[in-house]
Amino acid sequence: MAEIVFDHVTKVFQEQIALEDISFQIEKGEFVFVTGKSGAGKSTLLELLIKQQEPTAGNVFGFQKALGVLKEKEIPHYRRRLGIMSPEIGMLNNMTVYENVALALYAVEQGGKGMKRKIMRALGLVGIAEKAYAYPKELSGGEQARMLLARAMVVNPDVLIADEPTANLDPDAAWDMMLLFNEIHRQGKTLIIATHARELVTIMRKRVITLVAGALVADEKNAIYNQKAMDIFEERRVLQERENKLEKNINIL
Ligand SMILES: Nc1ncnc2c1ncn2[C@@H]1O[C@H](COP(=O)(O)OP(=O)(O)OP(=O)(O)O)[C@@H](O)[C@H]1O
Repeated sequence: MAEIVFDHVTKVFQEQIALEDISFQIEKGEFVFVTGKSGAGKSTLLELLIKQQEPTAGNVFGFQKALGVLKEKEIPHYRRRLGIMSPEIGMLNNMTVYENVALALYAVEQGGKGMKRKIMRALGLVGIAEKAYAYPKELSGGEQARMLLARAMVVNPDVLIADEPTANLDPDAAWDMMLLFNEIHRQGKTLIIATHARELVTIMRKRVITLVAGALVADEKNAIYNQKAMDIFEERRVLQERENKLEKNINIL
């Protein structure tokens, strides 16, 4: 079985369909972009993967286990295998870079012995070891993003998950971030990156999963950014199809 599996996953918030009948598999060591315009369902997909949300229907599997049946005490062990880079896990401005990265180790109870080595290795990986004792506001935007990446990588995860990692970066810093992702990929990690940075996705030629209004409309290898995701007609088509299906179901009832 693949490392990550979404099997007919649907997520509905109140009346809002965030994801509809999504199925895909990600093998160990793959580099995958998840694209789609704002509201397409990218963050929801990542939240289901880290078990921050539960699917309304279908199953998500991580490392060959159905997340739906993980016991409460098994969840930290599962999450320990994921490195999460998300703007929602903000940085603490009154702590140094070193301390901010240390928080990720404390969160998975890996504080203590060997901690300094792990932190300096993660900061070295992203190229900001010399900033270890600086405060976030003394860093450039690109360096702050690298600090968030170091925090995701310090736990030595099997899978790196990033939600819009280049959102606030200038083009040079965004490109540097992609090169770092490539390096992490070269080290054998699995990467799942949600983004709407179309130029970067196009240059990287990785696997691209495209969401439109919560539907998976394309899943391509060595792909460029799929223009479909930005296409209003494609969105109308998905919504129309959904409406037709709904009407059919109502008629059956
Ligand atoms: N906690 C929630 N409660 C209610 N609705 C939600 C919630 N989370 C997401 N949604 C809705 O689900 C849909 C998908 O949202 P999601 O955040 O996954 O999209 P996205 O592709 O990540 O967008 P963005 O690029 O803007 O982050 C949207 O219509 C959103 O309003």
